[in-house]
Formats: sequence, C-alpha cells, structure tokens
Amino acid sequence: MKYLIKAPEERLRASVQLPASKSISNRALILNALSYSPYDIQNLSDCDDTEVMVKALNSDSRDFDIKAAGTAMRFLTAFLSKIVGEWTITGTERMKNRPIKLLVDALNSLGARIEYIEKEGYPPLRIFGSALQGGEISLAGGVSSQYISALLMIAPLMEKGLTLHLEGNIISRPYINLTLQLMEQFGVKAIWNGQTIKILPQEYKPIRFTVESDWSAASYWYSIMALSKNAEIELLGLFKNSLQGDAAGAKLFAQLGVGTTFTDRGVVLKYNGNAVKKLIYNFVNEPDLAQTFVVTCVLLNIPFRFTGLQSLKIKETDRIEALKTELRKLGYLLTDSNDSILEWNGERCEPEADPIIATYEDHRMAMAFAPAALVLPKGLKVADPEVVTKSYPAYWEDLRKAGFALIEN
Ligand SMILES: O=C(O)C1=C[C@@H](OP(=O)(O)O)[C@@H](O)[C@H](O)C1
Ligand SMILES: C=C(OP(=O)(O)O)C(=O)O
Repeated sequence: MKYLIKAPEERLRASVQLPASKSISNRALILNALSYSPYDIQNLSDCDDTEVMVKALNSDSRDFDIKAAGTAMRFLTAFLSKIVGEWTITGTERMKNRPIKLLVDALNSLGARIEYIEKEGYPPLRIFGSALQGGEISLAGGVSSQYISALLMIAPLMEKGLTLHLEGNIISRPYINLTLQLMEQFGVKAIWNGQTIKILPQEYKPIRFTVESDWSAASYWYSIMALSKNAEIELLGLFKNSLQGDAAGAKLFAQLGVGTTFTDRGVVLKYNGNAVKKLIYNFVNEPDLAQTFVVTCVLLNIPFRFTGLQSLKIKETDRIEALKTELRKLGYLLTDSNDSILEWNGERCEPEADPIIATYEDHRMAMAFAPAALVLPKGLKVADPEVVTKSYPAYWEDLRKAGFALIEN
C-alpha cells in the first residue's frame, strides 16, 4: 500500500493528542513488574513497541517475539536473565541483524547464561534465567544506550549490585538519565560519577505512574509548522521539564523559525521566520530527531552539517543510507562521512518525475517525510505507511484531522 499525501487546502489548524512516549512506557512496564506493583501504568503508549512488551510481561509463554522493538529486545533480555526458567526471544528479520553481543557478554559475566540460537552476536537468544551475582564490569558506551538501561534496571536486584564502567564516548546519554530518573521514582538510587554508574542492592517500591506525551513524535508537527509557516498547532500532554531528551527538539526548532509556548496542557507552536542560514548540530544525544531535521532543512533550503549520527546505522534501518537515497529522489544530494556525519551544502540533482518514498520498515522515515507534502506541488507518495504503528499509530489519522488528504494507491 502507499499514500499520496496532499497538503491541506485551507489554513492548517490542529490540536493534537500526541501518543505517549514509548521509551517511558517500556521502562515503566519493566519497573512496575520489578516492583510487583498492584497498579496499572496510566496513559501507556498504544504503539507496537509497547504492545509487545505488555504481551511478553503478561504471557504464560516461554517464547517471546518482540517484532521490531529495540527497547523490548534489550530490556527483556536483561529482565528474563534474572527470572528462573528457560526463555527464547526473537524479532523481525531486521531485529536479527541489530547487534546485542555487548549486552549478552555483560549479562553473562554478571552470572547469566544466554546463548545465540542463530547468528553469534544477534537475536534470537535462548536465556537460562537465574539469580544474578552482579559485580563490576566495563561496557562500551558508544554503541547503544539501551544495553546500559537494560543492565541498570535489573542492577538493584543483583546480589552484589552493579558497578558499571562506561568506556569511551557515551551516546544517547539522555536515555540513560531517563532510566535512572524513573528508577528513582520507583525508589532506587544510583550514583553516576564520571564514567561509572554504581547501584547497590535495593528494592523497588510500587508507585502510581502516568506516562507523558512523546517528544520524538512532536518533532513531526514542528516540521509541519516550519514548512507550512502559517499553521496553528497545539500539541497536548508535553511538559517543559520533560524527562525525555528529545524535548531538546523545541530549542533546535527555534533555529528553524518555530517558537514554542508552554501552556498548562502542552505547547503551542508559532512560526516567527527567524531561521538560521545553516544548521550545525551534534545529534549524539537525540538520534531519533535526526531524520526530522534532515528532511525539514533540505525542504527549507537550509544547508546543514549533522554529526553524532553513529547509532543511525543500527536502528530500524541504516538511516543514513535511507535518507540519502530517498532525498535524491526529491532532488537533494547529501554526503556522509565517518559513518556518523551527514551534510547538505545546497547541492541538487534532477528530481524523479514521480517519486515514491520508501520507508524501509522504519516509522521515522514515513513520519519525517510526510510533511514534505506541504511544499511539493503534486504532493508526496510514501510506501508502506503502516510502519508508523511502531511508535505513533494515529499519525495518519492526526494528519487527516489537520486537513491533509491521504489517498490510497
Ligand atoms: O532507551 C530508549 O528508549 C531509546 C534509546 C535510543 O537508542 P540507542 O541508545 O540505541 O541510541 C533511541 O534511539 C531509541 O529510540 C529509544
Ligand atoms: C531507534 C528506535 O527504536 P528502537 O531502537 O527502540 O527499536 C526509534 O524509535 O527510532
């Protein structure tokens, strides 16, 4: 299936109930389980990545399929390794190619027993769960913060606790902060000093917990604001003092001329036209915002140099390659270097006559490209639009409510 997306014919006005954060939802579910909480998490995300987590935690089965959810794969691998029994965990073909060796090695050295069912270093896994000794280990900080979050959440339940020395550059750091902040809300303290995080044996306390709206999802509406210029957009359920690192998107979009006003129910966006001539930014802390900014910048004709993109190659797809390939179809030539830098200096090529944007089973490819319909006279065609359910199932419905036409073909 594909959608031809057409811009609203009238001035775009939208008050959007954003989805709940999947990063917070999936942590809260693990912490709720570890605290033996009698309460249900409020405002859980209804996205695929959270659905697979809920299913796994409530299932009687010993075999779990977490589909494409990176957080579920990493968090459940750690969680199951400390629950007595034999478990298997698998996912989509792409998941079977997303590395997990660093986490498996770390868990095995802390007393777990995890084996590879197919390819060494990758899911699917067979996990023989038992009480974990814990202790002191080193782990590279530059591949995926999800390995670190996964270890931290089970750390207080290890016999000796955990002392984790992070080696080298630490990527996606706000996600580690998010894990520690949520653990603290559930009654567990950690000490983070330089490159070392220490967690003593402790018990989690059950609490009543409500998930906030998703700042990564908000970024697509900021892009719509930047490209339509005269829209009226309100995004509900976002907070200024958010636990989410992607709240940084609000400040960064100010550089593309979009202002943010916080109200008691979310944010109101305003276009003020004060955009920079070139955007230079290091996305090491907000990798999930990179696609939104790449697409928005080229369509605003703002050259950019984005660094810190090293984790993009091992996400839902190789996002650096996917962005280059799909933007070439629209007439933009991007260059990459060092597996971590993507740049556009204004260079163009002949656009395809009837381009169809491929989405590579990556929700963020679909969501980041859709706003392009606002500036392309014939609209934009997007293949496999249903991929958005990974994090934002109501995305297309919300665009429709805002006045976009979505024609199936
Ligand atoms: O912990 C999390 O909730 C996430 C961490 C990030 O992954 P990496 O740490 O692999 O960069 C991010 O890209 C992902 O969408 C969600
Ligand atoms: C990278 C992402 O998810 P995950 O790694 O959890 O699959 C994402 O949502 O952009």
